[in-house]
Amino acid sequence: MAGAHDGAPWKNARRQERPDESKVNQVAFLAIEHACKAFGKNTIRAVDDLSLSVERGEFIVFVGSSGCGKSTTLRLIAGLETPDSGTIALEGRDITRTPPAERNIAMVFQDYALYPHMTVFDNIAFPLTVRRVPRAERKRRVCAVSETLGIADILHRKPAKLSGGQKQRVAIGRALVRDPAVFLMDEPLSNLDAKLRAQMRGELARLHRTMRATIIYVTHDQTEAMTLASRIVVMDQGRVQQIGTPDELYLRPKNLFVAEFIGTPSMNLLACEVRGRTPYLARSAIGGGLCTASGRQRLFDAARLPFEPSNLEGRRLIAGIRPEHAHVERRPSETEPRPSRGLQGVCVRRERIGAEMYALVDLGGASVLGKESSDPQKKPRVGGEATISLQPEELLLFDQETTQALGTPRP
Ligand SMILES: Nc1ncnc2c1ncn2[C@@H]1O[C@H](COP(=O)(O)OP(=O)(O)OP(=O)(O)O)[C@@H](O)[C@H]1O
Repeated sequence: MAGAHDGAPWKNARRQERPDESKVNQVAFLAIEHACKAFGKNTIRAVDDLSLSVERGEFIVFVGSSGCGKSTTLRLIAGLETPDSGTIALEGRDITRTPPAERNIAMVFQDYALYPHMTVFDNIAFPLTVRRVPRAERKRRVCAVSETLGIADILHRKPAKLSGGQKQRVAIGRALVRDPAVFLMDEPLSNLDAKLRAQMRGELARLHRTMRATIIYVTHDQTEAMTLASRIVVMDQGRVQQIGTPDELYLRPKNLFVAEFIGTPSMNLLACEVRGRTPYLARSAIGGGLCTASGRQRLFDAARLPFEPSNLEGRRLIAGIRPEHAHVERRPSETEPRPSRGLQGVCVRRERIGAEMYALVDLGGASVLGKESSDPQKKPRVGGEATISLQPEELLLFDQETTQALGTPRP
């Protein structure tokens, strides 16, 4: 069964316009302005006009599909790559062309990059050794960092004798010991198993809180992004799609890419068309409403839409519905007439996601994943008819052509 957004026509829709992050704060702690980077003769930019202001103590998380430019952005900040155009400033100082060693920025890599022939102590102390920090001071700082990270008892070991989680802590310790202005972390937890990952996630959150560190972090893991970030940057094809708090991205995605990318399970997306005799979907619109692609079912009366009336007549839209906002019940009796409210379909699958049961309902041409009723009498049956009820204020609308979110939800 195809999902609501499988093979969706809007996938090929015109790329969204550039989000307005161009007005970056000149006095921001870290300010990236209009950074562009292409590799070799490639005309497609790995990073395309990226602007971002980071305040001291923020935890910024970059997410986006593979190859969208997350690591390149981190490498530009670290100085491992130089932008083709644009600038990077740290604490008001232009560092666009400053060598990495002179930036006061530490990077933690996915593969830890530990020196195998050195002990844990020497690995952590390495940045101090190359800076010729006196021996006693080195020892003091390595001991303090290893206490914080809970690895004080393994300082004599070599990396080959460490678990994945321990190696990760050593890599973080090596970054911490420098006391840098900014920490860059490129998927630092991706080589750990699920349990250790959750534990290290908690530790990173604690470190960030206690040290008030400024962290810029890349991950594929939504839970990491949603739980750690003060703000998330969503990228696609080198371009920033939206920058916002986890709540802002979840509740008010600016475009279809963000709507689909953020949230697990992902948002249901249904193609709609506006029908009505008047050009405005207002309270007085007769027969106005949003219809699913099959054209048979009405999502809402125009009057119940959570948006200010706008000129929607004839526009092709996408309705976005979070699975937890679609409430699925079995039809009480298949001999009774169908209820007039809600979407009608056939339950094709049931699945447990965490503590809740969800049902996939086929609407004929599209399908919606929704949360099952908690009433055992109302649980849908696979193969049986089901009703999906929605609250209009939880509906998001997007223009199918531009992929941009529509309207401003009413307060
Ligand atoms: N040194 C390089 N030479 C040539 N192309 C590169 C180089 N580094 C990155 N690229 C290309 O730039 C684009 C962005 O790569 P980048 O590693 O920044 O993406 P990413 O979002 O971090 O991906 P992933 O999530 O898979 O790590 C990709 O198309 C990649 O192939």
